Amino acid sequence: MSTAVGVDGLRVVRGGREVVRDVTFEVPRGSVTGLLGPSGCGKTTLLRAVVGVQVVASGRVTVLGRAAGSPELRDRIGYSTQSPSVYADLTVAENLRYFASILRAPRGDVDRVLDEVGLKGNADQLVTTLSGGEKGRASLAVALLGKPEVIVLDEPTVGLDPVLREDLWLLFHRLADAGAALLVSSHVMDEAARCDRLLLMREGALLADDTPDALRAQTGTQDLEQAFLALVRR
Ligand SMILES: Nc1ncnc2c1ncn2[C@@H]1O[C@H](COP(=O)(O)OP(=O)(O)OP(=O)(O)O)[C@@H](O)[C@H]1O
Repeated sequence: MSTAVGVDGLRVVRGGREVVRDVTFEVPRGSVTGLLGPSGCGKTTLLRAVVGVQVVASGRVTVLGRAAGSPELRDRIGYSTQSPSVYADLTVAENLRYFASILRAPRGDVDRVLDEVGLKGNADQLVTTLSGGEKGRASLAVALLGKPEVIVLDEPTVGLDPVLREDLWLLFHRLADAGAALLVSSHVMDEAARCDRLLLMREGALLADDTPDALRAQTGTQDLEQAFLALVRR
């Protein structure tokens, strides 16, 4: 499997504090890599560095062979932030048509992504009237426009019911099966088992970078939450 994202010796300082500490990992194409860790451990900061919107103190981040943030990557990488980034005074479809034109995505893409995130029935609804979970999915739909090769999702399943969460994880794996590299953050350990690979983070550093099975075997536990705790105790 070839590498889509390479992070090497990354350090980020925010508010005078080192919040990402010498982090090195790779994200392969065609798979879902989960970034798991407690609130405030640095997940969002790390994702921001991958999409190239974070000032870094040192280290290197490469996406599809180019430095993170290179203009050529703009329509090859999809990023959904933790707080919805869609216009409240436009409908869902208007938002998507607007972003599709910026990304030069094909027209049919709007219907495709609406279907993928399960918002077909809300296409003509103003974003301001959507529920929190629906807003999040509208934001996710924007990130999927134009079939990006690298998809970075910051806590995409927060606030969703179990059925929708299941649907989204199935979608993530379909996108990976079609060749995309997905990097998905979550602080809910029960989502860890759904990932092909896991990056476990704590206090700015990576505790582990492995498959769920390997982590269970390595820590002698069946439960990934227990595996995480075992790694912390070491
Ligand atoms: N603009 C900022 N200025 C100073 N410190 C910041 C800034 N943004 C984030 N931090 C700090 O950096 C650390 C990492 O934050 P980050 O948002 O990356 O964590 P996270 O793991 O994504 O958390 P959560 O799961 O709660 O979203 C936190 O301690 C946070 O307080």
